[in-house]
Amino acid sequence: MKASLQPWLADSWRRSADAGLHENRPADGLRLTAADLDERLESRRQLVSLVEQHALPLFSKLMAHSDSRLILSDSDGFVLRHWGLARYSDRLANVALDCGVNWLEEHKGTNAIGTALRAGQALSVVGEQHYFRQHRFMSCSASPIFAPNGELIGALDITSERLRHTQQTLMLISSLAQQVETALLCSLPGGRFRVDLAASRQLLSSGWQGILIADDNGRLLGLNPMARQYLGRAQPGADLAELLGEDWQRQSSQCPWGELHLATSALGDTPSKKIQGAKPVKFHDPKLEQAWQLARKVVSRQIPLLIQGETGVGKEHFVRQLYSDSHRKGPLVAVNCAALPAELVESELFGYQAGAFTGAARQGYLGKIRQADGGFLFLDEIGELPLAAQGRLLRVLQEREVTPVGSLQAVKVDIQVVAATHMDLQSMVDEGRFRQDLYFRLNGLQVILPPLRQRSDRTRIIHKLHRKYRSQDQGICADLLGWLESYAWPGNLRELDNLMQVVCLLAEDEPELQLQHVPEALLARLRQGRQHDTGQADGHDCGQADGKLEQRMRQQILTTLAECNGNVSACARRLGISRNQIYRRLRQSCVKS
Ligand SMILES: Nc1ncnc2c1ncn2[C@@H]1O[C@H](COP(=O)(O)OP(=O)(O)OP(=O)(O)O)[C@@H](O)[C@H]1O
Repeated sequence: MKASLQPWLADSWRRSADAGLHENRPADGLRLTAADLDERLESRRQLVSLVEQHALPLFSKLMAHSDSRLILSDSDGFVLRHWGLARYSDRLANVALDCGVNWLEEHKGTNAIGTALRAGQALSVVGEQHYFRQHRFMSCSASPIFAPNGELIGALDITSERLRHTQQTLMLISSLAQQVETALLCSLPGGRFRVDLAASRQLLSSGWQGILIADDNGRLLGLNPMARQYLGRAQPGADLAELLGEDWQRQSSQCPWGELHLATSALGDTPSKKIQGAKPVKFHDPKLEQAWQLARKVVSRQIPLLIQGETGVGKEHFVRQLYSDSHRKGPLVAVNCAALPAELVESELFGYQAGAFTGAARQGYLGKIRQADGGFLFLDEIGELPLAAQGRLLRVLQEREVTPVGSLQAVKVDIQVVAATHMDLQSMVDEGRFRQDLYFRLNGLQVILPPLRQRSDRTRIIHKLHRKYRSQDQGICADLLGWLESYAWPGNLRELDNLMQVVCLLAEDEPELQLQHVPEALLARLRQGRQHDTGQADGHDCGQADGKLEQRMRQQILTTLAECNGNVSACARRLGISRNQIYRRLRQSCVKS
């Protein structure tokens, strides 16, 4: 290694040499037995699960098609899990970047995981910067993860073979680790309230806001580093009324700290319900506003609601807004029917009695339906519910009572049922794949949420999501705005949300978002949209522009499919939509797949 190294890198190389390591002769590694690895995984289950929920989706969106893997280690440097395309794991396994292997500097020399754990900061170790010669084909960026009490609990890392890491990769891994830390904070035992605070209202949901968690009595349980910057002297145990003023639950901007803006919500093991002061919901697309008003009426009478719409149009978001708007006091319990293992569907939904089957928990399990008592039961991807469970769900909806697995005793429940799907349930009924009686029962009212390309308020949404992620007062240049407006968004709001998150991160200190801030892979997708742009689509010339966007989207699917050599799964992953959606689109355009 040559001179002019950053101090942390020079220190790390010195430590590696002092540990007696030689760059040409990797020492024997330290690897856990399968049983020891299982034990470590078990005790860090929450961390693994929060990484899967809060870091993996964005990683997958941005990097899963590359030769990169997302790697989680514990604070002792043992790799716990890694995610990414399986075909890239082989070469990394050859250099022991594998579950159970220890990557502390004393075993592996300078490397992103071990050095980030040692230095306590996010850093990239690229190619030649690795101490061992055999590691120099990799680019790695890692960030330490800290628990709410400041304890170091692990490191999150992105490792790539050919992709050379830049400042952008470093910012991405820092942001992913930060999201995991926020999720840990929100999971603090006894946490009842979450207070977001920032110097301006726009910053409140930017991802860079301060966050405080308090218990039932308004006592501070934990806070993130940004909140510590705002409220220097705040310590766990402090009274929120003293810190922020008596009005802290009312989302007041008046507090002893001057200009701080607050947003308070209730926490639970289920999604939170805003306490008060939520603004009335208003959609600026006429079709959507009509759907909203109808849905509100139906929900106030406890009639089941069925929501249809393409992937990512905001079905779940819509349901959460309905729930916040409703007077129901119980929790909102969301069930993703597609993610339930077939053999567990019944016990997950209906609960079970103690000792009902081998492997059942000793104290029994309430089940999602009874957890939702007094609130909302949101059955997402209802089209994926196995037929056997459909029959039992029908009985629950008819009788309004549940019989847990292994019990003969029915229990009354009071639930508002909302189901959602991107599938055509009527066709599934015709094909015998979905019970007609359940379809009728769920379908008290059906609302269809329009895809983003058909919404007349596209431009407004682009600005709204920009405000959500920008960290300062920042505009969008006309060129980029034009590209965003005329793209067909096959992945709908989810795709736009992901893109904004990344672009805002990369243009954090810039006065304006520009095309140069869009990573090349995303830009290529937008460019494809432009190439097929045959006219204006500004959201006002509805019918004609919508037709063109539809056409463009089909074209985009065909182009991506060709790039993926006809592999529908790869194409779906790249576009962030389901395989079924691709087949449906291709059928609609009369293309034989
Ligand atoms: N009205 C909205 N304003 C801002 N962001 C939104 C809105 N609706 C949805 N989103 C964002 O778009 C993304 C997708 O939303 P959501 O999960 O509700 O879609 P969905 O239709 O339920 O998707 P799927 O069919 O895949 O389950 C989320 O990141 C959500 O925050």
